[in-house]
Order: sequence, then C-alpha cells, then structure tokens
Amino acid sequence: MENIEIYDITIIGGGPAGLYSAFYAGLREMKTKIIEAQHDLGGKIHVYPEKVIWDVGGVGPITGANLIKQLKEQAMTFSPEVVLNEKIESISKERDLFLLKGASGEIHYSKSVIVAIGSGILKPQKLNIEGAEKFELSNLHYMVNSLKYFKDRTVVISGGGNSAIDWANALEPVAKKIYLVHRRDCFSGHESQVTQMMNSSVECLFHSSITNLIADQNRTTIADVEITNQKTGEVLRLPVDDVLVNHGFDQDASLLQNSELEPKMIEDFYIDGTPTSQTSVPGLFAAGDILKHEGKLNLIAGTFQDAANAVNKAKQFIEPAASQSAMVSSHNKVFSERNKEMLLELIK
Ligand SMILES: Cc1cc2nc3c(=O)[nH]c(=O)nc-3n(C[C@H](O)[C@H](O)[C@H](O)COP(=O)(O)OP(=O)(O)OC[C@H]3O[C@@H](n4cnc5c(N)ncnc54)[C@H](O)[C@@H]3O)c2cc1C
Repeated sequence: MENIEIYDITIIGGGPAGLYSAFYAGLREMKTKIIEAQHDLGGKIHVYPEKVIWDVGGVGPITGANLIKQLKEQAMTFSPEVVLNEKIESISKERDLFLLKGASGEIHYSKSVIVAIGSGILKPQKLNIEGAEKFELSNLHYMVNSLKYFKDRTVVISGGGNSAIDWANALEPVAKKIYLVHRRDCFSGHESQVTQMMNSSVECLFHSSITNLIADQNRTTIADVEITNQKTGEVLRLPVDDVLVNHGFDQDASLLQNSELEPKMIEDFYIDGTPTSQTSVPGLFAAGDILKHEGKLNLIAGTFQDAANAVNKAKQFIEPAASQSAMVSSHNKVFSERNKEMLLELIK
C-alpha cells in the first residue's frame, strides 16, 4: 500500500449534495476527492437546465444551468480532486481504509466516505410502446434541453408528477398548444404548480395514456399520437410536433447492493440515516436524495444541510478532537486573504 494516495474524504456523486460536500470538506481542511459517473458535475439538475428554480435559499430565480455553474464554482474553492466518468461499483473496508472500486478498475482509498448518489445513475423511464426508441432521435423527448426548440409547437406531455407539471407550465407560454396526458384524475405535483397549470391553456386528458405513436411518411418522426381513455375505451388521435415523457427515473441501486458494507436501508434503495447524515456503518456518511431521515427535505436546499452534517461527522470520525462544525465562513481563517481582497474592493 506504499504508493496509494489516501484521501480524508471521498464523495461519491457530483450532484448538489456532492458539490456542497466538496466545498464544506475544503472549509474543514480535509483532503477531498469527488467521483462522478457522468462526464460532468451537476447531477439531476442536468435534466432541467432551462427550468427556473426559485426555492434555493438566498439565490434569486436561477436556471438549472446557472445553478450548476455556481455550485461547481463553489465546490472548486479548495481545489478538490475531481474524477469524472467513473462509476463506483462497490465499497469495502480494509482495516481503517475504505476501498471504492471504480468501473475503470481503479481503487480509490479514503478514510471516510460520503454517498451522495441521488437516485443513482439517471435513466428516465421509457414510454412502453414497441419501437418508440426510434423516435428518440427526432421528436420523442425525455428531457427539455432548450425551451426555444418548443416555440410554436404542439406538444403532448405524458405524466402527472412534478416534472410533467413543471414542464407543462414552462412550455405553455412558448408552445402553440400543450396537452397533458395522465392516467389518473389528480396530480401528485406541488399545489401551486398544479393550480397554475389548471388555470392555463394546458389541456389535461385524465384517465388516459399514450397507446400508439404514428410515424410520418418518412417513418422517422411522430406525426400523430393515439391516446386511450382507460375508463371509456375512447381513442383520440392528435397531430403533434413533439412528445415529452416524464414518467420518472429508474433507480440504480447497484452500488449499495454490490458492496460488502451493508448500511441500513429503506425500501432496498435509500440509506436509512440520522438527521446528522450518519449511516449504520461508522465512517460512511450520506447526503442528498439517497439519504432518508426524520426531517428530510428532498430539495436542493435540503442537500446542503445533509452535506455539511456529513462532512462535520466525517471530520470528527477521522479526527475525534476536531470541533463539531466549521466556523462560519466569514470568520474562517481559510478565507481571510480573500476577505481582505473583497473588503479592499468595497472601500475603493
Ligand atoms: C425535473 C426536476 C425538477 C426539480 N426541480 C427542483 C426545484 O425546483 N427545486 C429543488 O430544490 N429541487 C428540485 N428537484 C430535485 C433536485 O434536483 C434534487 O433534490 C437534487 O438534485 C438532489 O441532489 P443529489 O446530489 O442528492 O442527487 P443528484 O442530483 O441525483 O446527483 C447524484 C449524482 O451521483 C452520480 N452517481 C450516482 N451513482 C454513482 C456511482 N455509483 N458512482 C459515481 N457517481 C454516481 C449521478 O450521476 C449524479 O450526478 C427537481 C428534480 C427534478 C427531477
């Protein structure tokens, strides 16, 4: 083990929970590594780069893309080691060290670990219609990368959760017409979003689902959608420009299933932790959507508290005499030089 590089803390997952953990670990002067399976940091926010987010404390309305940019900038404050395109496949422990096995074959060594994998590697649940995948290159979408693309188009959205409703509201002023197809007659989305949508021009088709996609003459693009009302059996054929499917994401639980360490879990997927982000395995902490505890807030804002708690507990795990939490950032000596520069700017 002479040539291995050992980190104080390794964060698995580069979404908001992982990025804020990386910043906070730097604040606590820990040697930090962050490992992300995708080619870029930002996590689930990449699903909604053009959605405007209003509920991050102290941050005005901001697009997903800009929030990712700011989260990344903050995370890089203390220059953590960043490893991209590396899926961690298992976690084990030898004596005092955690060993994280990456899909690349590399083993990452760490004194403590934060699991910040959200819902695992994101895989949208696909439309269950034979041959639908061929339209993914044209007008069948599982994400919205550009609102502009939908300008003056007729769009059928399938789904009834927060994402579907958010997109119906965001696209309604842009598109020519929005239909929302939902298999139930009530929505599980946030009340205010549902109210906004119900008071808009979005046309909701309840008890319904998409049962067929009819191609244009070239067989490359969806020209019409068949929608079946499950209660009446009535079939409606709508000419469309685009179909947007928001049926949620498949949960990839392989990391914890493949690991020798067996933290207590909930529903075989979530980590059953404490409100201070501890798991049942000493030295292994969790933050963000993967963590469940009393008082859990499944919002970006909630990931920050999980992250700071996880880092503070990790710091004490490897240095039992360390203080319980970091000093507030305005007093923290690691910022003193930068604070001086900013104050000098102010009095210029
Ligand atoms: C459409 C939509 C809209 C939303 N809108 C809002 C909103 O307006 N406000 C709000 O507060 N929240 C919103 N949310 C929720 C918010 O995005 C999540 O709560 C937040 O992203 C959770 O952050 P996280 O870091 O825990 O997980 P994630 O963002 O899911 O990040 C986890 C990261 O871990 C990586 N990963 C997973 N497994 C591995 C592995 N084995 N090895 C390495 N890396 C791995 C993934 O690739 C991913 O990058 C929305 C969610 C969706 C889907």
